[in-house]
Amino acid sequence: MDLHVRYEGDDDPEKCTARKLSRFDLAELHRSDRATPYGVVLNPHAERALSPADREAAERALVALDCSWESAGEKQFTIDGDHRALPYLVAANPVNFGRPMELTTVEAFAAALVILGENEQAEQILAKFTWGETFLELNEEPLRRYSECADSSEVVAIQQEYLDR
Ligand SMILES: C[S@@+](CC[C@H](N)C(=O)[O-])C[C@H]1O[C@@H](n2cnc3c(N)ncnc32)[C@H](O)[C@@H]1O
Repeated sequence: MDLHVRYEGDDDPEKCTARKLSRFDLAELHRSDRATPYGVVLNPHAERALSPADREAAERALVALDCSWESAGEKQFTIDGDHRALPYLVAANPVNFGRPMELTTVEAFAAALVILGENEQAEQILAKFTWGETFLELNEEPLRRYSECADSSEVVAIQQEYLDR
């Protein structure tokens, strides 16, 4: 699956996971919305949760917006595409370890890839980060269950179980 990043460039370039993926040719960076291909956009503010039903659309492109969390408000997500939020998962990166929902770009891509059935590619991109494997370990059960859902409403029902715990 082709990974594309609308790259804002307002975060620490040394820690930016999207830049690292691009250095290894694992994702392509785009400096404007117009240059970013149409596809499934990973957007934490989206109304609909990502599910295996989005696979066909994501085959065109899987897109993330790499910017700082301070500037990642709803209005920032102006990219054209099918916007989807990831369901409940926890971060493994050192900045937000253990916190739900605020994932780095590589974690968001990896989660989406597992939900869409592309486990090998998820492992491949996470392998570039020392904490990458931990992300899959921490989220093994929810990711497996989300990937077995038929659609977004099933994903949301499973997410509710984790939120109620
Ligand atoms: C705000 S940026 C921060 C990136 C960070 N600077 C880095 O180096 O990875 C993270 C991006 O990953 C995606 N993302 C993260 N958490 C998400 C979630 N819960 N649902 C959907 N997309 C998410 C979004 O595209 C979001 O803009």
